Amino acid sequence: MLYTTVTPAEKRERFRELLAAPEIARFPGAFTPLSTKLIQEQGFEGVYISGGVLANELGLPDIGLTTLTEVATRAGQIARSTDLPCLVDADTGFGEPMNVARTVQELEDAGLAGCHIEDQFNPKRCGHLDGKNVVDTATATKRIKAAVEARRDPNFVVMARTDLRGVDGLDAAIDRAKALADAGADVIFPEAMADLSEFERMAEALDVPILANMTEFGKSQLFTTQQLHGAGVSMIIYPVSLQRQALGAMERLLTTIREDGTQQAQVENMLTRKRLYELVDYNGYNQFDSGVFNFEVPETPDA
Ligand SMILES: C[C@](O)(C(=O)O)[C@H](CC(=O)O)C(=O)O
Ligand SMILES: [Mg+2]
Repeated sequence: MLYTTVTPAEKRERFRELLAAPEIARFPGAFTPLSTKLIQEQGFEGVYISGGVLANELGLPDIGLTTLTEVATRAGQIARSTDLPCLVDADTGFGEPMNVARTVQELEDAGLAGCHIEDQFNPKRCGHLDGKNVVDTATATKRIKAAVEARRDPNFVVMARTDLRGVDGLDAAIDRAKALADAGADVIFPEAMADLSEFERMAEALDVPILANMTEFGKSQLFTTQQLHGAGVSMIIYPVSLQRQALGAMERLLTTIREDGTQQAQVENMLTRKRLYELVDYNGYNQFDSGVFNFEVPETPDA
C-alpha cells in the first residue's frame, strides 16, 4: 500500500548482496511507477530506470536533453513504488565532475540504490548507435571519483559505463574499464559488447562485477541469463523492453479502434480492471476505510 516499506538504505544493502551473490541479478526497466509492481511480482531482483525511456516518455530523443531534476523526480517516484533496489541511468552525470557529485546526492535523496555514469559527452546518444563522442580517460575517471566521494551512503552503488567499445574497440574499452574501477567504480557497464566472448574478456580483466545491457535492436545479441552468467556477467538490464512492448500494444489498439470502430478485438490483450485493482492494492486500503473496496469487480466484463 501507499509506498514501499523498505528504506533506501535497506535497498542499497540488498543491491550490494545481489552484486556479491553467485547468481545473476535481472533488472527489467520500469517505465512507470506502476510497472514496478509487475516486475516485483514476477520475482525479478531489481528495477532499472532508463534514461532513454525517461526521455522518450517526455517525447524527447535520448540525446542528453533531460535535466537532473526531471530524472531524479521520476526515478524517485519509481523507486518509492517498489521494495526492490532501483538502478538509474544518470547519463553523463549532468555536467562537470562537480555536477556529478550533486547528481549522486540528489539520487541518494530520491531513494535510488545506485546509478551509472557514462563516458560520453553531450550531445550523447544511445550506446548501440554509431558515431558516439567519448571523453578521455582522465575526464571519465574524474567523474567517477567525484561520484564516489560525494555519496553519503557507502552502499550507494556507483557504476561506470564505458562506451569506448563502439569507438576504439574492445582492448581500449577494457583499459578504460580498469581505470574506471581503479577510480572507485563498484560495477562496470561495458556498453555495446559484440558477442559473449567480449563479455567474458571484460569480466576476466576486472575485479569488479559487470553488467550486460540486453536492449533490443542494438549491437548485442539477446543472450539468455544462463549464457551471460556463464560469461561472468553479474547483472542484466532490459532497459527499454517494457516501454517498447507497451507502445507496440498501444499502436495495435489504436489501429483496431480506427479500423473496427471498437476496441473489442483487443480487450482480451488488456490487463483487466480486476488485475489493475490488485496491482494498486485496493484491498489493502480497506485497512484505513472499509468503504474503499466493498464492491465486486467484474473479471472479464467485455470478453
Ligand atoms: C541503457 C540505455 O542507456 C538507456 O537509456 O536505457 C540505452 C538503451 C537503448 O537506447 O536501447 C543505451 O544507450 O543502451
Ligand atoms: Mg541511457
